[in-house]
Amino acid sequence: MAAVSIPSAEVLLSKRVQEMAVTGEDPSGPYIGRNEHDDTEEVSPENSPIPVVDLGCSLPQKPSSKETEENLEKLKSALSTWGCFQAIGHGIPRSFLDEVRQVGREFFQQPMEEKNKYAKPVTEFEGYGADPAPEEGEPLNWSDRIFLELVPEDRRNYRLWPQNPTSFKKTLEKYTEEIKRVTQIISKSMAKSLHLEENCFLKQFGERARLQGRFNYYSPCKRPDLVFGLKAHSDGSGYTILMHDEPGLQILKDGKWYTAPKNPDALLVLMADQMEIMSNGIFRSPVHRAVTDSERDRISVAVFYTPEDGKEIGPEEGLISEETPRAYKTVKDYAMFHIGYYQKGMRSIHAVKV
Ligand SMILES: O=C(O)CCC(=O)C(=O)O
Ligand SMILES: [Fe+2]
Repeated sequence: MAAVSIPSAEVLLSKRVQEMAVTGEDPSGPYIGRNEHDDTEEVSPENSPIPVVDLGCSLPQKPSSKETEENLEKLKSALSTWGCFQAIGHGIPRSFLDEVRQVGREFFQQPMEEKNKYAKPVTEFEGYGADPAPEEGEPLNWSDRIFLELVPEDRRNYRLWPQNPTSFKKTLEKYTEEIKRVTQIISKSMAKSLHLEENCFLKQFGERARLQGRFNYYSPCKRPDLVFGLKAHSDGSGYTILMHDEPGLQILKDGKWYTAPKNPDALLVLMADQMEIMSNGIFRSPVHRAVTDSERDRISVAVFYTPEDGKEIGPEEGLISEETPRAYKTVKDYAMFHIGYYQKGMRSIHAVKV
């Protein structure tokens, strides 16, 4: 009897998960990444204790007050325990966040023929499709995504930016401006929360710091117990600003997976490995993953904020002392290094510890 051959990851990745979901295919082969024996506790979004921090208290024009001090303390505590927080008071109206989520949804709702105008080769990163094939044995994600360079503007590849929906380009350009403004507030607030000079992180990120956008589309899956929408990882950026329209993101803390709530007004700010390095390990880069649902689809929009290419970054000098010695080496182009480890299902942060 001929053996049943499982298509290779490359073959599978040339087809979109959304197509498989529409035709009612069960996940198979390399998509099976979840183990039914994994009984790590999952905490539902209704009980989510992910801290909420009001960035409005840290706006540049606001004079320092007791309220600001308390808020900075809250920020530091959130980042050193959870490695993330739900940001409110960021100044982006909910109606505009809805618009960004909506153009993302409308893009994925279009026929394959339209979306494929922005398709990338399997091995590339930028464009519409799936991430490049991981190392053998690593699961594939039950999701499709479109990944686009946003800042510096001269890195934008507009040929890969959807022309439909027609408002996609304008909406994403405006969202990029808003996120750029928010990264200034967050980077300064984080520095102040550690009693450092407020521009120190911005200086490390550099003048040509990067913003990259990733719209993730999670199709429903008949067997959510067998797949991950996005397998467990930490991000290789400095930090990531994320929003979504349904629960599905889970953050690992103290051995439990906490599901982030829907919170349509909030931006979820997740520390990534390079902020863990710059903060000398005070801030945590949390492991997170996305799970799927048997009925519901989901959109998430992640913007990765990353130090400029070729720039050395490392722990802030002001955080190094005899009691708190340097914990990480100086690194350069860490995000690239991180991808290699991600493809093997490993964390790269351990490789840069002193
Ligand atoms: O969909 C999500 O909520 C998670 C996305 C994510 O972790 C990523 O794009 O790196
Ligand atoms: Fe992530």
